[in-house]
Amino acid sequence: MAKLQVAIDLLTTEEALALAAKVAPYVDIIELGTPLIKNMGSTVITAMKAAHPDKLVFADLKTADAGELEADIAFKAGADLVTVMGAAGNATIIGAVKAAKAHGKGVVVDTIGYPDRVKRAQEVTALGVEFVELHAGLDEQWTPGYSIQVLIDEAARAGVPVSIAGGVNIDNVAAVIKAGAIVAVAGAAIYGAEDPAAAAKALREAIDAA
Ligand SMILES: O=C(CO)[C@H](O)[C@H](O)COP(=O)(O)O
Repeated sequence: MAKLQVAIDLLTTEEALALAAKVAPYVDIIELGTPLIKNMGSTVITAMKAAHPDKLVFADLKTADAGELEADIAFKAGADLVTVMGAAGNATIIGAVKAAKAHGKGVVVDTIGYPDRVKRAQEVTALGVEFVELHAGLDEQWTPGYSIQVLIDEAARAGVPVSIAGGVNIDNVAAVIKAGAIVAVAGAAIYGAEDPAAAAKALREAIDAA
């Protein structure tokens, strides 16, 4: 069954915990966004895991160097999954995977900004990562002409475990899952909704029905 990941791109631990409490019944993975971790440090990871020990806590570190060291910090704080940039060298990804193995946790590679996301997804899967995030970041989403369809098409031909992030919402989540993504990542569609719990519930139901 495909998973739903809520991306919490809020700025304080208090706000993040409040949102997670509302949406937890409908999500499998709770992502702590990069700005949130930069603002609050690793304490937000510890607080989220303590509040939701039954969920996978995803620390969106977007590590670009010192993979083993940065991953180790997040795993020690309570993360289950951490991100490393696909644009980072293989040595950085291998280092993070080493830390993940030591903790019994996982690494996700974020392909944001990478020219050939599918090729990189295939390469890094061979390095032992959990799955690869086919991702159009917020700046790319705000570029005129952006469509999530490009990620959906990439997922369909990736041939390795992938998630999709970059504007997932109730209108496109079924296509995301039908393309083969094992995880649908939704940020603004949940935290920006008037009723985040209802938004997460609708996404959950659409994923289960896809
Ligand atoms: O990692 C991120 C930005 O770098 C976001 O969390 C990710 O893109 C999901 O958020 P949204 O659904 O709003 O695109």
